[in-house]
Amino acid sequence: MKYGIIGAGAMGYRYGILLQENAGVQVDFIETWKPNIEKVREQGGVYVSRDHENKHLVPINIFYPEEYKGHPDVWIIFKKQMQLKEEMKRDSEAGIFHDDQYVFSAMNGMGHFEVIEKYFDKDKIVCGTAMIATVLNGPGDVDFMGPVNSEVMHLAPYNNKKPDETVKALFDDLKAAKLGPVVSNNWVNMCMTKVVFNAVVNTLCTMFEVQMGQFIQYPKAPEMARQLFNESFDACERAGIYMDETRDEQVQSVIDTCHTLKYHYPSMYQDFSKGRDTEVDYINGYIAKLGREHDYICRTHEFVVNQVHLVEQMRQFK
Ligand SMILES: NC(=O)C1=CN([C@@H]2O[C@H](COP(=O)(O)OP(=O)(O)OC[C@H]3O[C@@H](n4cnc5c(N)ncnc54)[C@H](OP(=O)(O)O)[C@@H]3O)[C@@H](O)[C@H]2O)C=CC1
Ligand SMILES: CC(C)(CO)C(=O)C(=O)O
Repeated sequence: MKYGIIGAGAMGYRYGILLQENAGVQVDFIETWKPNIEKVREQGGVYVSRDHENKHLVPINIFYPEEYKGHPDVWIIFKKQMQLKEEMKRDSEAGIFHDDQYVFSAMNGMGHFEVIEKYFDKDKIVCGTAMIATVLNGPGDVDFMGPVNSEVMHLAPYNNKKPDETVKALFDDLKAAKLGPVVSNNWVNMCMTKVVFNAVVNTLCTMFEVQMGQFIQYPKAPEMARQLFNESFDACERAGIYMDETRDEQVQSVIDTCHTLKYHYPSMYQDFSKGRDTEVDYINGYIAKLGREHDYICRTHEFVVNQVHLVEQMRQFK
């Protein structure tokens, strides 16, 4: 199949480049961030490294939405939550979306599928999560963190039906790309399993400006994780959401993943350290809102959301 990547950032590059190199499929990138697109055109592609090594130039096709004339079978969307509405509006006005197209996204947080469903048939939306660490060093320069074949991701149709032929073909291409796809049967449970993980790792590493491997060296890190997971699970269970992992498995997943991806600064820190807003409202904030809607107060998540906004605001005094 042919793919169009919306958002040539860290994860957009990761998916697009692995699809074009390992699965041998055609990939076009749609980007609205001018310095990135101009840099790629000037240097003739994107510089790709893995764990800071083997930096090499990979030629890619990259377009502003308004100049794009292609017709991919599947769009893959990787924007930050707060950028998505504007991106979809601009892409739609540029006329790049077509009724026959499928769309996949493995963005962190919750809220993006409500935006995406305004532009695509609900039966053609595929939800995803990615336990894949990637850093955008700057325009046209991406670093794939973690060893080859360490990539793991999940996908589930938005209609929770069995995968149709296109979803199966997408799965095959993701597998050939070595992105480690696993099919789930309930998109909300799958997405929340990742949201509650990010609500621990992304948020705490960002507040303390540390890599995942540094965070997990603190002996009480698993205890802090458990406190946040307990609130997340209590809120989710009241909302009828049952995660794909137990509380114990989630704590273990934090320990294991922090060791595997020890040099990674989570994507939330990458925004924070560059002076941008973070996705905390779509992660811890989403869990806290879900709790309130079901008569349960996630006191720690609510506090943590305020802490992250506090550190965001305090950057002006540094
Ligand atoms: N990175 C990761 O390891 C993972 C990320 N995700 C999720 O995937 C989605 C996409 O994230 P990700 O690919 O990390 O984000 P991006 O790398 O795409 O960054 C998003 C945007 O931030 C701005 N930007 C990025 N780098 C710079 C820079 N050096 N200087 C100035 N501006 C910059 C640009 O927009 P602008 O100029 O408009 O600000 C860019 O389009 C998110 O939902 C994220 O949570 C999920 C799993 C792992
Ligand atoms: C790589 C991972 C899983 C780390 O929490 C992530 O989702 C991120 O960096 O945003």
